[in-house]
Amino acid sequence: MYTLISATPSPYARKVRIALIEKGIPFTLQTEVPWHGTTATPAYNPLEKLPVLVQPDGTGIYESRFILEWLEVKHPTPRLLPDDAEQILAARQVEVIADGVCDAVVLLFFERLRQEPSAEWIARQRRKVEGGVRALAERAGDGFLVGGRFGLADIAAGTALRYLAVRFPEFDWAGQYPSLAAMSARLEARPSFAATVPVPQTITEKVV
Ligand SMILES: N[C@@H](CCC(=O)N[C@@H](CS(=O)(=O)O)C(=O)NCC(=O)O)C(=O)O
Repeated sequence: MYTLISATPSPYARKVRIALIEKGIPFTLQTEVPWHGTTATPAYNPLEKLPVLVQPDGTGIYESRFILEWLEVKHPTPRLLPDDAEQILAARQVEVIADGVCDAVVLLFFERLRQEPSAEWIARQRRKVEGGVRALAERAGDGFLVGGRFGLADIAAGTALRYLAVRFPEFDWAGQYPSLAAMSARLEARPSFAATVPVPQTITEKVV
């Protein structure tokens, strides 16, 4: 059986958890604080990040986008990518935007932990979050994001949006983009989303 090394707030790990549940793949969840010295990530990932999908033989698959690609190859049904090549590219573009929003939120979060946070750096990350959410809003309609069925784009966009509530609650994206808020609510109603709602974690070791 697979083991997924995860963290309670992680949007990247949530993408993988949702994909595993949607595909009906059993797995053991190993929840960690990747910022603590006790994390297992270095044993599987030279980049020392989670999520890591640990195979029964102990091999670690890492980087959420690659884990999702790997799952699509190893467990192709139900398919989480569109059938059409252009639509696959569109879904991956959404994942790039969604992951980029999460990346900026992580940088924002840790900048705020510094003794003297840089206002310029925070402003730069906020712009990236706001720009990325705007790009998602431009794609949101009254159904799934790409190809008329649930898939990678919805997983990536949905996890990024819900992550904002955990780490960047002052950004009222739902009020600014009602279509995006409605899409998020539809996705969060899915059992795979309901089973993986992100919550903050307490980091007790000095990180920055
Ligand atoms: N691009 C990576 C990002 C993963 C990532 O940043 N993980 C964080 C945890 S979380 O932000 O997702 O909660 C981590 O392990 N950070 C530890 C470190 O960067 O040393 C992915 O998509 O998997």
